[in-house]
Amino acid sequence: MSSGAVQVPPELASKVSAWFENDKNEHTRKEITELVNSQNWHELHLRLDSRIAFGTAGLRARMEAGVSRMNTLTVLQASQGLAKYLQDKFPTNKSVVVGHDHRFNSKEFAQVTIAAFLQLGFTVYDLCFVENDGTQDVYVHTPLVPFAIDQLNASGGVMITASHNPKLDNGYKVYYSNGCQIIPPHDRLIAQSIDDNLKPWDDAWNYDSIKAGAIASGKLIDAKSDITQKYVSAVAKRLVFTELSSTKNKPWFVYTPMHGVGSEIFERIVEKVWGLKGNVDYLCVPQQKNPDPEFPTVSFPNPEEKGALDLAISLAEKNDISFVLANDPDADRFSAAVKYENKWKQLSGNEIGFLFAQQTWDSYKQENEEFQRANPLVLINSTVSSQMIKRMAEVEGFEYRDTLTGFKWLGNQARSLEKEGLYVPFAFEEAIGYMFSKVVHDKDGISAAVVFLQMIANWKAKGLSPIDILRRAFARYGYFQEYNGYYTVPNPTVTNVIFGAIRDSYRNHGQQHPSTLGDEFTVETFTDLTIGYQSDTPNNVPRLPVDSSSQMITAVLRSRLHSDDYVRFTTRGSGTEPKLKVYIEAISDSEEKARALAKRTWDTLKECWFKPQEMGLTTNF
Ligand SMILES: O=P(O)(O)O[C@H]1O[C@H](CO)[C@@H](O)[C@H]1O
Ligand SMILES: [Mg+2]
Repeated sequence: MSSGAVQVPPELASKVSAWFENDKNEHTRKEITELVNSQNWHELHLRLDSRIAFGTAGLRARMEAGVSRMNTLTVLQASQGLAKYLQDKFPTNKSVVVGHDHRFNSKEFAQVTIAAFLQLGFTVYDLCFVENDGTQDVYVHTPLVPFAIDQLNASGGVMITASHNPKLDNGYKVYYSNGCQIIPPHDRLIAQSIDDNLKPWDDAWNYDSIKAGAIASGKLIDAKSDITQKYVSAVAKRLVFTELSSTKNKPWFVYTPMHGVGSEIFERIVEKVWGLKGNVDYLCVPQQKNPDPEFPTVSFPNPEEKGALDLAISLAEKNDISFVLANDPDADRFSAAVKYENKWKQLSGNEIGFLFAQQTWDSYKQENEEFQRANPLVLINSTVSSQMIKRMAEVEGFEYRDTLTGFKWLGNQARSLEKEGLYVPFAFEEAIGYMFSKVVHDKDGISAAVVFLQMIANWKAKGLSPIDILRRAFARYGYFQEYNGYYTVPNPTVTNVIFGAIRDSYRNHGQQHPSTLGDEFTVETFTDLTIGYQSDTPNNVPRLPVDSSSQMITAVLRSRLHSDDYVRFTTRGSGTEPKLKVYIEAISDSEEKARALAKRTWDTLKECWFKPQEMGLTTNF
């Protein structure tokens, strides 16, 4: 093909012309035109060779032109495929929920999504409906989508958000009729349906005219106010167990929504439930309070990143406050920092998860015997999260299960355990995600904040801090210490090369897995969920689902220095960012020893497996 005077290489030509045939967005058309004109074939290959795929949290990528990126065309195509799929699955209940956050293009992406569903005759519950586009901004926090699906008995839902990713990214989270994110085989089948529906339907780009008709026929429904009210009542009714008395003009915690959508719903809930008021009972970080897609005060809008809570902590410090609560920008995750013995400590996702688990167990114990018999307790977390709740379950006598990374797995696991008659009130993952299934079967940063505030109040009444609770738990369940970190990879191929080299290092010696690691460790168990091998199961069949398209190895190591000490670690390629993640948890008979052991494991893996310099990896850990 030729575009003006430029001759496009044959292997790219049909991809470029398909783009121009389908895309009607002038910005993204221009981007591809410019890449063609500047003969940037390398970039065009990156943009056009492979279609954006469902990862840990749905579709997520940088917003730019190309089938591998987030743009109006790929969102439209994903929506057409999804709409067809849901129509096939639920022919008599064609209804979906759509919401979006405050990121660049989120509203436009929601509009093409809605247009696709309306064209197939779906009823669309729009959580961000606006009367006159452009004059008003309406956003929702991510958990409102699964909540609305449950309330409305919808067949699915879409949330446009890239959560805590950099500002130029966006994403497309897909929920199924059970209010959980999609897992196999749905992701694969939806991907197939997308491929079968790439050509934009006739009215794909005509949102405004479709909208008018759909409002008139009752197919497009403004749902935010009704659903939000129900959400607030559900949280108040199902998750509130403690009175929080209003403090007399003395704020006692700081809250930040990290430039995202959290403050509107957070303020409303704490006011409705306890009468707490901003600037009176708590402070909200003023620079981060309003939704802002530029995320101006943080380099990464992720409460997990170092420094993300600095503004909140300094506000707390100035006002003699010792608790900071934070949501990520779409308010589905939750973080907390506490001042203890005059030092600020941000709790890790695992520590917060353990504290919630402890709270869950304490409340469960207060239920009568009849309730407990009818509702056997199970707590779940992702397999890369702390195993301390597994130990807790063994000691206290309840059930524990683990899943793969991400709430798509945790939510669905909870649903299926509930079907078996088990009681799964809480689940977590180390990436500061917490689910309270009485409200939604997905993580929810607002529910988490509501529960945590009550825990703080109860601890304070007893003169305790969360650190004291954790220390008591270590004494009872063992000293679990993590060293979680990641390497930034230049591109995902490098992750595959590294894992290939790791496998070669023992397979070339005829072993199915390594027997030692560095000088210190012997390998006790070894699981490779990419190739489907587990050393300690019948026929070496892994317990968790195998996925050959994502890299993941887990092992348990015993230290030769102290035979009671052991470490469990997982390393995997991220499904949302160009990262190779390493999750390490060491168990010893003191906090210090466990911490040191976890760090030695990081160093050993770095030297024996990851070789960052050789592989072009960078890390701040
Ligand atoms: O580790 P990746 O695949 O990037 O997924 C991350 O994204 C999810 C949070 O949005 C968490 O599950 C976290 O682990
Ligand atoms: Mg999020």
